[in-house]
Amino acid sequence: MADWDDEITNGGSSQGFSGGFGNSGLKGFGRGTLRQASDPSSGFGGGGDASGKRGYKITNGFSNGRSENEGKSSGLGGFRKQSDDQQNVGRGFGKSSFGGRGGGFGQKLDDDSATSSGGFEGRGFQQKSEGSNSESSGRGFGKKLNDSGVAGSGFGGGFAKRSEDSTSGGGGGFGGRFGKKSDDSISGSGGFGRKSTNDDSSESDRPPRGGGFGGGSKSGGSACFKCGEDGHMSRECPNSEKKSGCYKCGEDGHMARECPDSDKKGGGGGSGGCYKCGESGHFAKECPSTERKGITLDKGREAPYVPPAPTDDEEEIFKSITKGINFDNFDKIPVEVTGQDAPSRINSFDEAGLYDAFLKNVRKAGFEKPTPVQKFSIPIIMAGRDLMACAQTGSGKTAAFLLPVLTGMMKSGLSSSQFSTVQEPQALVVAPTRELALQIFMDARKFAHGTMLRSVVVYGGTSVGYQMRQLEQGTHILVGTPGRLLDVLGKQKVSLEKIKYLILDEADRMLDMGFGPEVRKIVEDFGMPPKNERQTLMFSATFPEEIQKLAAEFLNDYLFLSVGRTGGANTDVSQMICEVDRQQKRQKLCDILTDIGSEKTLVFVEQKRNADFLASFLSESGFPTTSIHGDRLQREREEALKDFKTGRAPILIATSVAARGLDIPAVKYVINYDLPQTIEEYVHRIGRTGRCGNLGEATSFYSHDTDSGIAKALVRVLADANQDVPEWLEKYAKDSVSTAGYIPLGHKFGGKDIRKGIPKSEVNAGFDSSNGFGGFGGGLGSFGGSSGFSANAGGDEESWD
Ligand SMILES: Nc1ncnc2c1ncn2[C@@H]1O[C@H](COP(=O)(O)OP(=O)(O)OP(=O)(O)O)[C@@H](O)[C@H]1O
Repeated sequence: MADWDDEITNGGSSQGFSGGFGNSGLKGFGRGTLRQASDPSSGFGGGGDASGKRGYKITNGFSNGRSENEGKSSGLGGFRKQSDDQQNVGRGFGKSSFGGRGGGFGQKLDDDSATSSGGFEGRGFQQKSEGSNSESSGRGFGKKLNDSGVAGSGFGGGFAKRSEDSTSGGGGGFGGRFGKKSDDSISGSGGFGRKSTNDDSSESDRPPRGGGFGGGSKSGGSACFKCGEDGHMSRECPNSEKKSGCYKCGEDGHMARECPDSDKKGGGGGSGGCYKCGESGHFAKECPSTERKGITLDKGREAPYVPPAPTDDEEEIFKSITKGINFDNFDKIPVEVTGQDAPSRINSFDEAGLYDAFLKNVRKAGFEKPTPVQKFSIPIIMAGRDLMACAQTGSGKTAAFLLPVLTGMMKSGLSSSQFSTVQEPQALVVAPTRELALQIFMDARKFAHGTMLRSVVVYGGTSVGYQMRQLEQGTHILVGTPGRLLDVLGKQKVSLEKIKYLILDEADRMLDMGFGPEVRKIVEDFGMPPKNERQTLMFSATFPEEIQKLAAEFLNDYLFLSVGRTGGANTDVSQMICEVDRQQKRQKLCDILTDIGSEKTLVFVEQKRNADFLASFLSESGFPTTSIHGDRLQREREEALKDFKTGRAPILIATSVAARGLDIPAVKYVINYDLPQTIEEYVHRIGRTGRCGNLGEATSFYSHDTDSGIAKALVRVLADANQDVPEWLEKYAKDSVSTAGYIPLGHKFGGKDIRKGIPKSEVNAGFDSSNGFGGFGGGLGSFGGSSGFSANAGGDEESWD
């Protein structure tokens, strides 16, 4: 079977050929069958006709047929289609060729060769190819023709292909605008991805291209664009109240003319742009960019992304956030360790017993003294104990597990695994998002700089081949996202049999319903030693009680470390909640951004499409903005993050993919344009600012109709972090039912380890209530109960890696 990505060429003119479900010219699903002209037949993918003959009937099956007539316009048979004796007939579920119009999903013909009218309103479920005398482009599932030979509307352009000649604009798209009509022959529609050309002599190695997943036309419309029904114009629409939002994407808050989705959903696909760089204005052969980039139209088939090689520049490697004015206040945060025989904390890196080279690298990174989570975790891990550690965002948890793990690996001796057929890493770090996995890998690389210890990262959205080659070059510590780790493990080039350290970063997220099954598979199905023969370490700023119960299954006689209140917000972030009507959010955001000026600001939204919408709206309004979410290509995600980090785009619109773990220097503000569904997510989001003793500000828009479920938990978090709690929010909280992770009053500080009767091994006496921690122990309750089982509900909500 031919590959879906292959270029399409039309068959010979003297032979009948047909589309099938897919294409013309060749065989296979997705292609038509080339048949002898005398072999009219049918079938799925089959079809054919009699060359040079008119007036015969084809009753094809699920396929195409073609009658040829004097070298021009012929039509196709189609899905139970009967052609008549005119030229220019023939429709198909599949395709047409030679200047005739495209097939249609049940198109009706008439006798006039120059005209046709819509049957089931349509032509070309897939494609139409063009001959020299053709006048229009590919059509779609529900396209209708009018009697002037131009294309009518379409539910979408053709499903599959884009045909091209000198003027035609290209294939259909799966989702062209309903009821829309193209008014000239050059307007293109989208295209699911293929392009057909009558000339196969050039660019035959092109990846699929064409319009977007949603085709559409420029203008016109045979049906009312408001309600989609025929028989009236939009201005007379009796159903106008049905749709208040954008008629292109259905979203509230903007008009169609401002719609950022218009390219995708409404039209103009097929203009294509250069397939190398994705920009319009030139063809690939003239492309000034030598680098071939991924094709965004079809994520399954973009050129595999090979991430840039990590820098070897020492200055770059050791660059990190400069500690802020509240760094020393970390020592005043109460710390508690529960569990049997906890080792004593360290007070300096010198007494930690770190491997020498790592100690030097710690200094190079500018770490003068350990943070509390480091003071306690390092000796616990060095003593070989399992650990569940909870400490506020931005307080140095990554180094808290990396430094002792790397030291343990060095001390027990590294085997040289370069070019071994099967790699046997000693440490495995699993993280929920690609960017976080990459960041942990960069940190491991930083601390191991100058040693033979090799870290490798694997994460989705990148070339598997590239990552396999990285693995082959030697892997002592493997960092990855669950999905890609499973892929790689499935290839049997990595064995987990030698794992000594299993680390789950953002462990509560790794064990919830979203990732739990995958993590369990990694731990249980690939030969990893059982929990009493490995060390298991879990870190997060939040640890809901339900998750602690699940986590216990993976842990062996573990210690529980809490720095500050489990699940509490970083007290270096000042939090403000504004009640904002949903319709006013955009204006409010603009006002805030105007006040902020050029400081780096991270704006969180709940939905991916809203991230794109806001990013383009803000960019057009003069705020340099980029976006990151799960529907962007990995290359785009990394570029967005880079642009944000460097300040090229000081505003980043993000979904939850950026909520956890990301350590971006100098983020001054976080704005929750939409509040999240769980309080844990809120705590992580606002923790992107105020890191490492720096101060930050978080503003959240609260709309009672959508956010009442988080009101109670929000009040608790604000109160615990000594923030002002607005009266209106308290009122709402009293009246609302919490769905966002809240346990009723009565849980005092120290009650966070869910195990009963476990000894308290150490309490940090340095706690000073004058420093903003006065809320602890005050009976405000704790956070832990949670709907943090936040397997995303689907739709446009973010689903992670
Ligand atoms: N001892 C230290 N001295 C100075 N800077 C440090 C120290 N430890 C960590 N940092 C810096 O603090 C920043 C935050 O660290 P890290 O990303 O590990 O926080 P985290 O607790 O894992 O946060 P999150 O909960 O958001 O994942 C990083 O830039 C890191 O380099």
